[in-house]
Amino acid sequence: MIEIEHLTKRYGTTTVVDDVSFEVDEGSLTVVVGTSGAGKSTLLRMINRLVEPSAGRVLIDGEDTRTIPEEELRHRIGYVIQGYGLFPHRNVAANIATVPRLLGWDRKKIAQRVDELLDLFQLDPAEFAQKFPHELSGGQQQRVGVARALAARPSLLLMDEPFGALDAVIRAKAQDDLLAIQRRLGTTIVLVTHDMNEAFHLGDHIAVMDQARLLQHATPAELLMHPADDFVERLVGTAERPFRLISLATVQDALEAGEAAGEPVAASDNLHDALARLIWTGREALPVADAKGAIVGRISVGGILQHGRPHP
Ligand SMILES: Nc1ncnc2c1ncn2[C@@H]1O[C@H](COP(=O)(O)OP(=O)(O)OP(=O)(O)O)[C@@H](O)[C@H]1O
Repeated sequence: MIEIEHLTKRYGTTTVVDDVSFEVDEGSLTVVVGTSGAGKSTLLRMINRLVEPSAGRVLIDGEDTRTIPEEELRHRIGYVIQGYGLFPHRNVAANIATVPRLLGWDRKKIAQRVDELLDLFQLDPAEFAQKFPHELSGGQQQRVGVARALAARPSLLLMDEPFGALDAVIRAKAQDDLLAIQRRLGTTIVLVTHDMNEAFHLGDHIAVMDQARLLQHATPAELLMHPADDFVERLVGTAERPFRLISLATVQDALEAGEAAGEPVAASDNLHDALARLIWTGREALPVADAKGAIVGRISVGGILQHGRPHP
């Protein structure tokens, strides 16, 4: 668990992060959102002490980061930035191997780990290991950046606008890949973005910052139902609320008994995608299939609408 306690950063008389506290559960993903200049990046960099806090502290599994030597801290905390920061004169394998090498892993173990990560990120080792960053697409560079940050199995991964440079299609794929990898590896992640869609798609918790202060730290559903103030409400997007709410629930959550005609939707799909299918096919209801393809019931427009408004 990561405990952020009263973190504060001042530059001269200006406070850019003001008394921010929240906790990040093991294996969860917290998204920090807010307007430009709110202090998101500074907050993130205080977690791995790239920026030294003026006050407050960070505990990782109960251990105060000030008691951990900086070098060790950087090895234990992966860090991914926009632009990925890959070393241009090192090939993909050498880039991914950076921290394991610094930690003195033997060559065989490093080679195994590099291949394992390339596989995980769907980059064929035979094709990609020897390539240099300039020979990769933006999406491929992004994956190598994340693979490098995960190489030494860090207990925490910090990501600052990691998908900022990607176009919309690649970005959506990169977000889904990150969620899949996080589920598989159980990595604890803190990610900074100014994209609310990204925040709602990825976050188990969302921390909203404005003008150096943390306005609200809550689950996506809490943020939608009970925004702490007008600023949070506007940021969440009043008109978007029902659509964001139904994106958070799955077809399984609104499953009804009975039959329907048409192509089945998957029980694991979110209700937003299911509603889109219903509208597109002009149907009131569609059958629902489980992971094995067996029909388990149906989903209806009326059933979905129940999930798009506050519960009494
Ligand atoms: N080294 C520094 N010296 C002085 N001021 C700084 C320094 N680093 C950041 N700031 C100021 O702190 C404030 C917060 O910056 P920060 O980069 O943390 O914001 P942000 O929320 O990440 O913004 P963005 O979304 O635009 O990246 C800004 O006003 C910035 O100018």
